[in-house]
Amino acid sequence: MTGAPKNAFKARLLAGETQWGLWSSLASPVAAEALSLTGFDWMLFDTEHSPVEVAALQPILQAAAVGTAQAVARPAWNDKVLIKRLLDIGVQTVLVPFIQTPEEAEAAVAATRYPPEGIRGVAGSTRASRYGMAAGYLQSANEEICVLVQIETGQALERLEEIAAVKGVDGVFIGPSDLSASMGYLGQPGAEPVQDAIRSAAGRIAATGKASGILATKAEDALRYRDWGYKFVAAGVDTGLMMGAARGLRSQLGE
Ligand SMILES: O=C(O)C(=O)C[C@H](O)[C@@H](O)CO
Repeated sequence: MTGAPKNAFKARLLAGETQWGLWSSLASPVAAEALSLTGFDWMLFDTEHSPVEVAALQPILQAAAVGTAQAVARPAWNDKVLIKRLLDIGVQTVLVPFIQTPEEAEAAVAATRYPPEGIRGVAGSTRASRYGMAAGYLQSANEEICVLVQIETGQALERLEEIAAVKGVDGVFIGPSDLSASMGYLGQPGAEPVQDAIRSAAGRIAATGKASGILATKAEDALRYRDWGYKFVAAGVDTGLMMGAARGLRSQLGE
């Protein structure tokens, strides 16, 4: 085994392919394993708004490795320690929340790179290096890392081009829930001004040469975002899918 594992999500992103994703908040190895088999290109494992810490994420990643979906993980914050710990358990693609400035994007990238490109701490035997079995991992790790930065406020949108231009940023992801809250439409990501901003962001991100991503909660929204140019679209959230199915079943049963 030589070098860092190839990051298929990053390769497809750089090739300009559209990739369908699934957002996972269930924090469960069983759910991760099962959902990874359903044909999605990527799955986002959330540690910002899910009750899961790094130790519990590793078995989730191991379970998800059986399927087609490439793992993406969101640290709870743009924090170099949290990012380092995700990378050590084998995450190669990070979605970093709440990036407001190019400087914050630079810090996120630096946290993912070994020196001299960045400040990632070096560990000998981790899941990332196949427990030391991947010869040359340290030398090749940086190039297989994919950094997605999340823009989720009006303030960040104003600086979108500067943030996207940061070296090492591979994709820019719009967070519709927080963006709508920041624009004065809390709980209304479908509000017209929010949708207008989301639509124009797709074109602005494309013009920078970086890939754009977004989260939808139903197929209709996911397809519209794809048509607007978004390249990595999470089409739903596992908790929402489960609750929707359970509530639908219960309502069919009547009183
Ligand atoms: O702003 C957003 O949208 C997000 O960041 C996603 C949210 O955290 C949430 O909807 C995930 O379940």
